[in-house]
Amino acid sequence: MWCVAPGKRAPDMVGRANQSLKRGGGTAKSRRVRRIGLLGGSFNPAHDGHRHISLAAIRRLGLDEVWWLVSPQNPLKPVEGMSRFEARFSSAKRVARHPRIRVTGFERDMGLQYTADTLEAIRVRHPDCRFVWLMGADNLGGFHRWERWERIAAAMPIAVFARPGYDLRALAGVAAQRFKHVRLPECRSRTLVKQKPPAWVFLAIRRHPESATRIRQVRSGRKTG
Ligand SMILES: Nc1ncnc2c1ncn2[C@@H]1O[C@H](COP(=O)(O)OP(=O)(O)OP(=O)(O)O)[C@@H](O)[C@H]1O
Ligand SMILES: O=C(O)c1ccc[n+]([C@@H]2O[C@H](COP(=O)([O-])O)[C@@H](O)[C@H]2O)c1
Repeated sequence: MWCVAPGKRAPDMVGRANQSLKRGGGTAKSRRVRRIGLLGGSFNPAHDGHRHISLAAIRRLGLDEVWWLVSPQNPLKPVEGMSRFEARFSSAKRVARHPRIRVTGFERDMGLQYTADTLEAIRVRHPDCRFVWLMGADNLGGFHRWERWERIAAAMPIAVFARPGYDLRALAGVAAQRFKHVRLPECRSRTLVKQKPPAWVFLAIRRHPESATRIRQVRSGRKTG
């Protein structure tokens, strides 16, 4: 598994993927495909809401691991107010604290910014894994503004997590409507990882109120107050 620390260049990813394919001793047939959830985020900073949806994803989707992809810069968010990558990466490492959550700088190390490109690169480098894209309901609401969003939906199944204040609008939004015919009922969420994309599920998990915006507001209030 790659997990590149900030400041270091990514090692030869294909070589690594090949190495991990060789590990374990079993025959290619006997090795089980790993099921991985990908949580892309600004993590400006990371917080317990990220951890909450990651653990829910492991449990509800039957995943082996969740990989946090710390974004160098969300193309739709202003650069102003975005902390340095290293600070956001460190906050993610501090918050993750779980053996099945990995924090990665994949996009920064590969020089990628758009999710469509990231998913393509990850799938090429990890042919031994099945992936699910994870996101909160707020991101589903604006998903149709992402670069090549329909390609993203065609690349891997998507799990959307309930978030206070966003669910109804997201489910009535452009992306949810465009793909309503391939929405799985929640009771089939464990089969999502095996579905041929496009396929998605909305998970009405216990809603977690935390947001990075709130944390930044509290911090800036402390500085000025
Ligand atoms: N409390 C939460 N409940 C559900 N999903 C969440 C929650 N917090 C973050 N997410 C999801 O995690 C991913 C990364 O989120 P991000 O790092 O942007 O945090 P954020 O709290 O949404 O940040 P900001 O307030 O700066 O927009 C996104 O898909 C987002 O929807
Ligand atoms: O590719 C895009 O056009 C795009 C537009 C908006 C957001 N994203 C990705 O969505 C993920 C969540 O972003 P954020 O800032 O809400 O945490 C993160 O991986 C971003 O790179 C991607």
